[in-house]
Amino acid sequence: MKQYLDLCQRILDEGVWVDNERTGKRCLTVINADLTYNVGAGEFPLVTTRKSYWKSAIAEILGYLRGYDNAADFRQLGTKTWDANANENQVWLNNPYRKGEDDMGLCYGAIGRNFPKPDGGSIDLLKQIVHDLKRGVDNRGEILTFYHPGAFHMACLRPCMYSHHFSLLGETLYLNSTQRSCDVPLGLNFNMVQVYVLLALVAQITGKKAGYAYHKLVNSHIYEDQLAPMRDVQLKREPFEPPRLKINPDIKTLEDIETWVTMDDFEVEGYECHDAIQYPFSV
Ligand SMILES: Nc1nc(=O)c2c([nH]1)NC[C@@H]1CN(c3ccc(C(=O)N[C@@H](CCC(=O)O)C(=O)O)cc3)CN21
Ligand SMILES: O=c1ccn([C@H]2C[C@H](O)[C@@H](COP(=O)(O)O)O2)c(=O)[nH]1
Repeated sequence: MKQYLDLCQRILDEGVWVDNERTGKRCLTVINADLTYNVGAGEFPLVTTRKSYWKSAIAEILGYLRGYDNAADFRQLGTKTWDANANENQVWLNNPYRKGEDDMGLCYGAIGRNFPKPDGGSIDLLKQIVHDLKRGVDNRGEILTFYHPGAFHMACLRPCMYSHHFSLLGETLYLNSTQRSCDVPLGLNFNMVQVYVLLALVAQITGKKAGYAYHKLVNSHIYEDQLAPMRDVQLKREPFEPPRLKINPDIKTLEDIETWVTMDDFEVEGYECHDAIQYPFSV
């Protein structure tokens, strides 16, 4: 939590105003931040200085792992966070590749679970990684990437947290996740939870011990209309002790994740937080 608040404060202190063409808004921006989560010790990075919708965050990452490309599937899992990008951005609504209501196009898991090969066919990156890690193999390239510039014109948005690189040291599993663009008041709240859960879940289904997750942010920003509540409300609050996340131990395989897992398989214990803050969302 301290890492998060320090980054917010750093943006206020050192941030530079940058115009963003896609959203038509200005963002106070810093470049490069590194966050670390001790997943092995159960240090769940849930924001406590406002109410954080952790179920929504976990539903998102679960949808990516399943390869979903449709906001309706995300809603069924428990999050509405893709509704606006799928249905309210005029550039995407005009895109001939959009397959209709709720379609997100070729992004996130739709790429990572079905990565197109130049010589034909595709690769399921996640399946390959899980297969390797389960046998104790780390080929130094166990990378789940959602980044495919050749598909950007067929998606509602480019992936923000676009690469997840797993590593084994003995029986301990590590994760390095990279994010190119970060909406600190809204997106990062979710992304910290997602990096933690991704390492915890993949460790669980491969029979490894979770170690550290390292989360790199390249462009971190606060949109101009989010600045006042961040500066005058959220950063004035004292954080509470972090809560704990419990994951159903019956989740044992990738197939479990793909088929029966729901938000009921996740529980947060001891979550004490300040009141909700509604930050404006830029589509
Ligand atoms: N501008 C922008 N910021 C983002 O963080 C973001 C995007 N766009 N587009 C793609 C996804 C969608 N994500 C989202 C979308 C909405 C919320 C949001 O509205 N959060 C509220 C309420 C959440 C809820 O009720 O479930 C929050 O207070 O956290 C968060 C992340 C993260 N991503
Ligand atoms: O997981 C996510 C997804 C999106 N974001 C934010 C970062 C930016 O504010 C927008 C994406 O806009 P681009 O113009 O494509 O950079 O969404 C996030 O923080 N986390």
